[in-house]
Amino acid sequence: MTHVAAGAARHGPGPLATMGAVTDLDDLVVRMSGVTVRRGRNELLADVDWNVELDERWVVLGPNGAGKTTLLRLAAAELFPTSGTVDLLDERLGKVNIFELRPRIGFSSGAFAARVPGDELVRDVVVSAGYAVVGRWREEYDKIDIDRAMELLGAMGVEQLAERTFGTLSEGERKRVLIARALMTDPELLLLDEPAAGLDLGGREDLVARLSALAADPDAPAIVLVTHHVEEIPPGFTHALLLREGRPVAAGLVDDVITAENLSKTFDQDLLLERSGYRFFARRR
Ligand SMILES: Nc1ncnc2c1ncn2[C@@H]1O[C@H](COP(=O)(O)OP(=O)(O)OP(=O)(O)O)[C@@H](O)[C@H]1O
Repeated sequence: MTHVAAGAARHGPGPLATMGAVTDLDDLVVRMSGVTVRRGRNELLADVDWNVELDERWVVLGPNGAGKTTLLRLAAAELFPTSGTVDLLDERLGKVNIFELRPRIGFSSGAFAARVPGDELVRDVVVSAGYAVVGRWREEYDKIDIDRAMELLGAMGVEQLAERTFGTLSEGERKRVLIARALMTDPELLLLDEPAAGLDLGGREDLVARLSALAADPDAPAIVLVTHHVEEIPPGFTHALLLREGRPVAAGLVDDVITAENLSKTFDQDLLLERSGYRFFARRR
């Protein structure tokens, strides 16, 4: 195992855990080797090698169309690579029953949010993850599951919304409810696709703080967070992968990877990077 201290100390220098450095194969939650995803003549991902260990919290950054969602959908067992291999939780994609694998992975995405019926009770949106469904199919859930759903809604600061319908929530409230749902099955891997998209400044800051607290929890699963913005990197996230046109620009510890030079390459802009405490801010030079 790569030993990285919990919480804010995760940003400090530590052993490299990916891309050619020391890894303990037993602790690998995601292992991608030579992964290419092709659609027609388009290479959505090209020859990607990427490992995630169980105590790591990754942020994946890149411009629109860089392949971030494609990468996350592979990690969620929603897509298969055109070539290369993807191992998730010790199972090889293509050789495992994905319906057994998926409950072990929590995935929150805008695409999923769009599928939740607007008249579904918030509590049911969360609790139904344990039954791998969405849409009210079962009026009676077990008390232990409802208690857990309420606890997770509480951890995301939205327990007071439990009896509201999903369709009446604001964007920020929906995002938090869907993160609670993604955690409902006690997953070994948590995938968050742009959880701060569409949030106002207060909503974003609140979410960043909650994700930072989750990152510091030693019982939390491995986390992969996709974002466009360095401002949204929660303190405590340990690793970063920068993607551009389907290819990694850099991957490794946050402090090594989040640099003005790497970001300028990734976003094809001359960028200035500032740091305040454990937060990052970027703008054009
Ligand atoms: N089925 C498809 N056929 C052809 N091209 C596709 C297909 N699906 C996705 N693409 C293209 O693949 C590229 C990568 O898409 P992806 O959604 O992974 O990018 P992204 O980094 O998540 O982008 P964004 O930040 O805009 O959400 C995009 O250029 C997209 O248009």
